[in-house]
Amino acid sequence: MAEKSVTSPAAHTGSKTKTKAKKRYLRRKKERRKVREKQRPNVADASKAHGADGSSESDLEDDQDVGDKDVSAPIITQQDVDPESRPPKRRKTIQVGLNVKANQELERVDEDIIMAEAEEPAPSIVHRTPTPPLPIFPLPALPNAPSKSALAIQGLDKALIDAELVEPDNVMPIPAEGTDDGGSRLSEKTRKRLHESGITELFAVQTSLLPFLLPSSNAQSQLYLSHQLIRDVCVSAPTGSGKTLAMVTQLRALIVLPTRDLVMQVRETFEVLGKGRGLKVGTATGQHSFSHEQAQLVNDLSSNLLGGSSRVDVLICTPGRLIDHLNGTPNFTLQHLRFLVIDEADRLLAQSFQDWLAQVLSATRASNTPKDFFTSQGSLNLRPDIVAPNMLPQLPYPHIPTFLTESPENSCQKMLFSATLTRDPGKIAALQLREPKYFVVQKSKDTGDENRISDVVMEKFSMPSTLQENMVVCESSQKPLMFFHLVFDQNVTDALVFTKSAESTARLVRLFNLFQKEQSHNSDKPPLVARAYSSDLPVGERKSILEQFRAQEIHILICSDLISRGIDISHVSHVVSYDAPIDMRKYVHRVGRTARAGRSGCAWTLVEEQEARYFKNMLREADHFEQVKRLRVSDKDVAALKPAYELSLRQLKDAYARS
Ligand SMILES: Nc1ncnc2c1ncn2[C@@H]1O[C@H](COP(=O)(O)OP(=O)(O)OP(=O)(O)O)[C@@H](O)[C@H]1O
Repeated sequence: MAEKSVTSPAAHTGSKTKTKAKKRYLRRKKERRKVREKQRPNVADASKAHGADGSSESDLEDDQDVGDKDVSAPIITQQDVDPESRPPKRRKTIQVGLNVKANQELERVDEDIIMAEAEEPAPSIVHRTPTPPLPIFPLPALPNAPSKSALAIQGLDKALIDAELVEPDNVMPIPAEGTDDGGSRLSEKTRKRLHESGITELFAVQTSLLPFLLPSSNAQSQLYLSHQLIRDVCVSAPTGSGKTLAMVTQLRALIVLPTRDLVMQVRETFEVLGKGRGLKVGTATGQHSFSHEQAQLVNDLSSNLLGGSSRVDVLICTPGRLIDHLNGTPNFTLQHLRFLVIDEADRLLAQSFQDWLAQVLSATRASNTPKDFFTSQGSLNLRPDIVAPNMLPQLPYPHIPTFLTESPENSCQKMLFSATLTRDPGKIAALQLREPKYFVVQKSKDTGDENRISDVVMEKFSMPSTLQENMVVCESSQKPLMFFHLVFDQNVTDALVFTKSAESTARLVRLFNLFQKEQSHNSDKPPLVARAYSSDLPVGERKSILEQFRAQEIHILICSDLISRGIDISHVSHVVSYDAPIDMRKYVHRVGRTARAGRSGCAWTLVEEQEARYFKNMLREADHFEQVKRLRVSDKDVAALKPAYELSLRQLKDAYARS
């Protein structure tokens, strides 16, 4: 049997069949061992020969053939300490299943190993360093996605991240005249005027902004702050929070607003507060003829004066008309501008109007065209005393002996206001703001400041706390009926009702009047007055309608989005979005026409069934879904109004068919 012919090399080496060469070899080996033993001084020396830790490559080989080691020296190996770490013995592994021939081969290999070992000095103490465990790397895994708010502030303008966050209830009493200004920096005259108008405390936006804008000493109230950096200002505060009063102007101011109605409203505020201060306030909206406005704005239309010749200290205007005057009115100049105020800034910056902003900014800077300094006849064309200091270095007088020649800075301070201030970096960059300081009036949540800023950036707008919001989802054919239900069953009057266009405004007013006539048979209440207000009406008529509404002679003003921004009518107790707004900004401005200056107010949005998903998503994205109450109006609720409604609908159809 093959197994019988297999013998272990150990047995083989001890058998009588040893070859002569082998015997010779073993004899020599014995002799060498004896010589070595004599030479080996002691164990410690041997240890030294193998380094401090006692390990060497030969150690490993020794381990593999312990049986051949000199037993006279004490041998301590790592395996002795930890037998489990001992590598398998090569010899045993090789033995298994080998035939004789293989054995002979193996024997030769063995002998080679033994001879090699014989030449190596045998270590007596072996310290084996355990192989350090391989480092364990974590399994690959997707990193946690950054939060929405963390993403929102990525790459944001540092000025916005550093915004001053103002609590909406941070109010401050306005001290009466004759006392200290209480830190408000308001003059005695202004405090008196404010008290006379019933304003006895400053709202949050005013409490923060006024001390920032108003000089603390007379030294700072000079017209041109040549060497002092003026920081621009961006204000984001809810609707009706008093941003207009925070726009205190001194010296020369230009206030740009998106509509004529807002221009008129701001003018009224200036007239009330500026009374007795000698400030001349002008407006330019296109409401009057161009030549009429020119005569109001400048003293001299015939000559061309580099310093300009203004008749007003403050100009309140729409951007289109402003550009008309910049291009077409001689001596109309913005070089002396100290304040540039852009109200409803997000809307104005979104409109190009002949690139109005670039033209306005360039008009506040020095001209680079020296030819402007000369008349067409070649004579010098300026009165240097009235040229703005920042324009002086451009003059062909290199040696004007004045400190103003020390490269004065442009002293125009820009101020942006809106309840929905733009976060579009491209638009902000176009304004070339100088170290802008942001003020953000927003209710704090428990989540910390970073989240408040990201809320602003993510257009999660802050609403007046006194506003109650509702939505009614209905079929589109039932929408007028739902509106009548609000007015006649829920007493929604003193209301602004927003539709999507001038045309639907006119149509709804007609239907309302027809319905009310039919309904009056069933009611003894005095009729409500409803009127339409849209860009379809002439300016004069619009003005008169707004006055009647302010005087509460009109109870329901059905309007387009023309007056969805900025208009301040204190008694508006309801806002109805008859057509749902298409974006959150529009929603914020519409509902903000009520619940102003701390008063309570109610907003209603009628949402057609097919729009409901979009509208709800819009609210959800702005984190505002929970604040809007969903109301159900059943057939039973409107049953009493239905006959009059159906009749008035038929009448309207006939009326349109006839016209
Ligand atoms: N400190 C105050 N105390 C009492 N009423 C104030 C105060 N400041 C402003 N108001 C009144 O609050 C109302 C709203 O102010 P304002 O029109 O300035 O709001 P706004 O922030 O500009 O709103 P919007 O974003 O809608 O234009 C105005 O009628 C104004 O007279």
